Amino acid sequence: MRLEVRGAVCGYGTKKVVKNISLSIQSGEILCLLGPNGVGKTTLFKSILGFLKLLGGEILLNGKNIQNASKLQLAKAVGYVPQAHTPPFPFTVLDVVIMGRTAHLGMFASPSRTDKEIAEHALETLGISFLKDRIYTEISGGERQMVLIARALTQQPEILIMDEPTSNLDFGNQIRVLQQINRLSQKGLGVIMTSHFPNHVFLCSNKVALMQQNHVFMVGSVDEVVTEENLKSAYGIDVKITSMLDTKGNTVKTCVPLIH
Ligand SMILES: Nc1ncnc2c1ncn2[C@@H]1O[C@H](COP(=O)(O)OP(=O)(O)OP(=O)(O)O)[C@@H](O)[C@H]1O
Repeated sequence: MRLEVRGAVCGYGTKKVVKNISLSIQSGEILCLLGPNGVGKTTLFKSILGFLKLLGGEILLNGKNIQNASKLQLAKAVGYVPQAHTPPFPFTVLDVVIMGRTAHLGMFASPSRTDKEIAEHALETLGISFLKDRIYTEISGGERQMVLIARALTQQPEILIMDEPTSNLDFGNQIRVLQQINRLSQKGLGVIMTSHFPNHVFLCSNKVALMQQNHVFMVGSVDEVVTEENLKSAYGIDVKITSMLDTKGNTVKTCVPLIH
């Protein structure tokens, strides 16, 4: 599966929030979208998901314009993991995960045994089967984030869009979620995610897109895009990028913000 955004202009009504966005992602790739608050990352996601009508350009799935796809077809191909939230009703974790099957159910149909098995398999894949009978409103923010990823996996999408999948997570859970994202991409899933931490790009991305004010947009490899100069331009702070060897002798890059 290949998702391609060509010259997209996205926004609300006549208000253009982002302009001339072009990027592509295919199965097994992880693209991380970086950029300061309010620059338009979520707006771009809403457009890719078909929630917002494009103001210009086009978005193609396997070469076909998504504007010609039904919401159902789009939901089957592209999954979405929103930021963790607390729903008003105390569903069990398994019920929340089964909700990911909605796109596959007929109107008024109840989830089948197969839908339940798919949901249980998603919980297993993420190593959180032990949460299955817990009440979603009573688990931690990190656990909720994992449950939302499981819910998106039951949709069996080929591309997964994740809006700040590590927000609200502690240091350890952030890295565990990134590890899961790496594993999912190794199994063939294409992932587009946002993060507010450039270091996350070094841990789990093949490609990076950097959105800046005044419609400046760049996309490329991690080394091309995540540079001291580009981070200073995007976030307005001085940053040093250094390299070190991990325990296996692999080079790992890290980005350190400087305070004057
Ligand atoms: N429903 C809406 N109607 C009009 N303008 C909106 C709407 N939602 C967001 N915006 C505006 O669009 C711009 C981009 O917002 P968006 O949420 O896409 O940014 P973001 O990069 O995801 O930010 P953050 O990193 O803070 O989550 C902002 O100026 C915001 O005020």
